[in-house]
Amino acid sequence: MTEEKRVAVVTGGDRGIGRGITDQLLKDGYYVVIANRNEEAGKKAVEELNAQGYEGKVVSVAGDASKKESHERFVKAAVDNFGRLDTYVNNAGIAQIKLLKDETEADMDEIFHVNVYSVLFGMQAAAAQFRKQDDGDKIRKIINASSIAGHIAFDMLGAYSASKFAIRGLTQAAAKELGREYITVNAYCPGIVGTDMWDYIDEKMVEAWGGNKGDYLKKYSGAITLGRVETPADVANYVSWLASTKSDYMTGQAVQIDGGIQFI
Ligand SMILES: NC(=O)C1=CN([C@@H]2O[C@H](COP(=O)(O)OP(=O)(O)OC[C@H]3O[C@@H](n4cnc5c(N)ncnc54)[C@H](O)[C@@H]3O)[C@@H](O)[C@H]2O)C=CC1
Ligand SMILES: CC(=O)C(C)=O
Repeated sequence: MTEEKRVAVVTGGDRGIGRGITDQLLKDGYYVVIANRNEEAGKKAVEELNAQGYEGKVVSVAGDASKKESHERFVKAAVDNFGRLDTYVNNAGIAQIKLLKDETEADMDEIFHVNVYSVLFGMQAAAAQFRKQDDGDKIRKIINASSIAGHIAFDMLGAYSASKFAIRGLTQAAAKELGREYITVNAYCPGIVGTDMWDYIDEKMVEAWGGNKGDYLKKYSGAITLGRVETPADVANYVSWLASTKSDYMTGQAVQIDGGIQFI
């Protein structure tokens, strides 16, 4: 029996959680487009993956995910290289470490453009492609990055938390709008994941509150029931399920995959 070809776009798929998702989807048999604002990092990730035996199954495309036209190019890269699109992972995001009293209009514009508008534009571009494909009742998937901070806000991460609450709202509304078109929309909500993003958060918290490098990662990860910092692979294992047919009957959900930090 021939395996059906499945193609995914992963924004920010070159590093951190996105890279974990890229690696896992390739292992699952997906063809993957790494879509990222940093062209060199995208190319380097593809070279590494080619060396691991994935040549011809992974490409990169550069673009700023906060712009609508970038997502149209990300989708085009999937279709031009691999012929179709099955799964769109809106993973790219940034953090901002500031008290709300210090947030500027420019800060809010930046974080909402990168973390929220990007997800809306990604969903629009993916759904437009899904409509062009003759897929019958096959379920196509949109998967968005929220956070545990999208369920309960963190201080110093107020704007970031608001942006991740917004992802839950967009995910629910899109699930309702797209369900009858055989498109599911879900979100993943990681906890404290050891990536460049947490290095940045820790560094900025040290600047604001004092202490030494690593102190705040240690403090926040102290709340993890399973007793260790989350890895990109922990998140990717869940996204792998969301991207598989096993999750076909789930839509509109934003599940916390956090090692047991928040029990809501
Ligand atoms: N690290 C953590 O503890 C958690 C992370 N998350 C979310 O998971 C996602 C991935 O986070 P990490 O891997 O930790 O971050 P990271 O900083 O390691 O990687 C972020 C990726 O997004 C890309 N990116 C950022 N802005 C972009 C833009 N405008 N256009 C295109 N690409 C852009 C970066 O180049 C990079 O590839 C983010 O949405 C983040 O908010 C959620 C919960 C916890
Ligand atoms: C970065 C982030 O979402 C958390 C909760 O650490």
